[in-house]
Amino acid sequence: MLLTPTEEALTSAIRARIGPLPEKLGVAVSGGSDSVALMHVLATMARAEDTALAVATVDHGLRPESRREAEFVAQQAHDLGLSHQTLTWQHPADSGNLQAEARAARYRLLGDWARTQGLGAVAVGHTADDQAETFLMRLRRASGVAGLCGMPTCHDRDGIDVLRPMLDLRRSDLRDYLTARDVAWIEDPSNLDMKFERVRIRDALNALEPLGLTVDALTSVADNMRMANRALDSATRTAAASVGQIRLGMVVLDCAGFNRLETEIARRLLVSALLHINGAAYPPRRAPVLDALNALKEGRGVTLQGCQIVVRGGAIWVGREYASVQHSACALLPGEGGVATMDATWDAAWQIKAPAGWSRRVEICALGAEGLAEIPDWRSHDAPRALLKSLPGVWCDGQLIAAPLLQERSGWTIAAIRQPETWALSALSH
Ligand SMILES: Nc1ncnc2c1ncn2[C@@H]1O[C@H](COP(=O)(O)OP(=O)(O)OP(=O)(O)O)[C@@H](O)[C@H]1O
Repeated sequence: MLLTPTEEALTSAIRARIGPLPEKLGVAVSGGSDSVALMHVLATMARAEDTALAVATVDHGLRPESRREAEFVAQQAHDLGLSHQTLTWQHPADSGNLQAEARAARYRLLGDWARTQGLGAVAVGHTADDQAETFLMRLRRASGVAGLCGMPTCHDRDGIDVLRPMLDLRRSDLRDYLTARDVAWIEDPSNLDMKFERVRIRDALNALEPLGLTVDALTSVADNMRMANRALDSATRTAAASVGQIRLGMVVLDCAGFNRLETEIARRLLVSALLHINGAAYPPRRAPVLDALNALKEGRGVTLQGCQIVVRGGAIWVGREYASVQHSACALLPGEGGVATMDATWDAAWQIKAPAGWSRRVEICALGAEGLAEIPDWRSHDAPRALLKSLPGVWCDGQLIAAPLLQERSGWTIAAIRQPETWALSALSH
């Protein structure tokens, strides 16, 4: 046991994790012992700190008792003088991953609720036991350092802070606390259903405790991992600043510097480049990223998580994947930073700014060496005109527009502005 189950002990463990309560706080209460205990302790703390505390229960509608359970929580919240709302989920037909979908829907509903109520954060009732179980589940999936950190105390989920104030507390302590106060809770039958991984892991954890693989031991490893993860994150940021830059909506990594990085830092840097470009919520798995690193070292391009990564002109270019434009000499990029797939060198770039009414910047980038040779005078101010004529087309807002047509339509005059490394074409309308 980490603490004795007095309210003071629980309060100080919570305060040590999250500090003072925000002005308006939500608490997600399923009716299980952990979140019921959290609601009771937070109610006392909120009174002392003048915090407005609101309670929500998500009715997933997956078990016949779920409505009654939400009413049970509502009654307890009412007795504590707290507002309560039941959020219902219209669940889809079972896709085989209903548990994961229910969890995602729960956070979405809680986020929407928090936003409409103007809450600064939503607290959930995860305990040290949950943390140890999560650690073992990630261990089973051979996770890396980031995965073995377990759940953070605070993280942003769709713009709402999710707080886990009870990660230092044991489930048994919380149950003792509730029992001592004669407060009831609901035993969810699915917490005993061995078809769920978490339940099997919980069972295994009970068997491991006598061998010294205790909740305390596992959560301290997770804490150590969190420290190591922070150090790796910081090293990755330093590496990004020294070998990376954003150019033409793409992430560009200097090959020489990138190849000198430790594999784990290079992996993290590539993952953060991918996430920057594709905006995905989750990183790709380790194995394909490590394969991509090997390919890039050999100068081969790869496609990963909707991004195209190419090695050109001593740099690794990470951009969105677009259908290839069939032209031997040039590559066209939409404003958001796509990479065309033809063979091109990436040491020259042109930009066209769209006139009013065009929602995005159009960019044309990277004439291949052969292409440049085809336009004899490409460094002169006339070259852009010749270039535009030679292009097969320009992408804008997902539409391929033939270059001559583009000129005709807009009546642009093209002015070339020389920059140290790139050429920019400003399309001056009319
Ligand atoms: N249906 C729900 N409605 C509101 N909050 C929920 C719901 N299910 C889970 N939560 C929140 O997420 C936390 C962790 O979820 P988990 O599934 O581990 O909890 P539980 O076993 O249902 O209940 P508890 O953690 O309260 O004992 C809960 O402590 C609670 O704060």
